Amino acid sequence: MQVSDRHWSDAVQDVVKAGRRMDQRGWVPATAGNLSRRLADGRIAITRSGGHKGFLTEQDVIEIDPQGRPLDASQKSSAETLLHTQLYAFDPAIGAVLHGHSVAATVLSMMDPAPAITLAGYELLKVFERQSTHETSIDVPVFHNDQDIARLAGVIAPSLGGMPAGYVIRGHGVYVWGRDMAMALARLEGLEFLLACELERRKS
Ligand SMILES: CSC[C@@H](O)[C@@H](O)C(=O)COP(=O)(O)O
Ligand SMILES: [Zn+2]
Repeated sequence: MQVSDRHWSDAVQDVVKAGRRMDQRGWVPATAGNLSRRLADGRIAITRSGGHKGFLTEQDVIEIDPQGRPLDASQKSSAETLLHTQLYAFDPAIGAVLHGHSVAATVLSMMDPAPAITLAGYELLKVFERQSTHETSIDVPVFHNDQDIARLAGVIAPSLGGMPAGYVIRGHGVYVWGRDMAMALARLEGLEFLLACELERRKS
């Protein structure tokens, strides 16, 4: 990054602010979660591995290439970098990717062994692309957790085309994306709200 690179600084600020927002909502406990933003020129700003995502500084956001290699080899990007670069490679329109560990995503995905969480009848489904009514349903795929991220990415890959609301990793958290950070945050907020509703509904 060049010192006076405004586009880079804007991307870093997007990541720092989104981390704070996710922390305020309780979605990035301890050192959980990771966030990234792709610039128009293709550079990717992503969180450094470890550290609290609610207290990010500019130095905690580092540059990687589309293959996920840090520009500065001495820096370690998120352990789940590949899940971000996989999405960017899949769809050139994606400009931001968010990953959080909410209670709702964690508990719901462990309560039910089904390969997807079905969200139906909710007004807020309209936050997702191509949804114009509550009279619909969306399947949020649930993938088994795996510490081998390359293997996990391989399992996720065939489903990438059909996930309007993102996906859940069982007992772990959600991945959500959007054309920019505002859109990714709106979708994350929508999905988390619906997962929380679904958890309440299934408990009662
Ligand atoms: C606190 S354990 C969470 C990690 O294993 C991982 O899932 C995570 O979300 C954060 O990893 P990170 O390498 O900081 O991006
Ligand atoms: Zn995680």
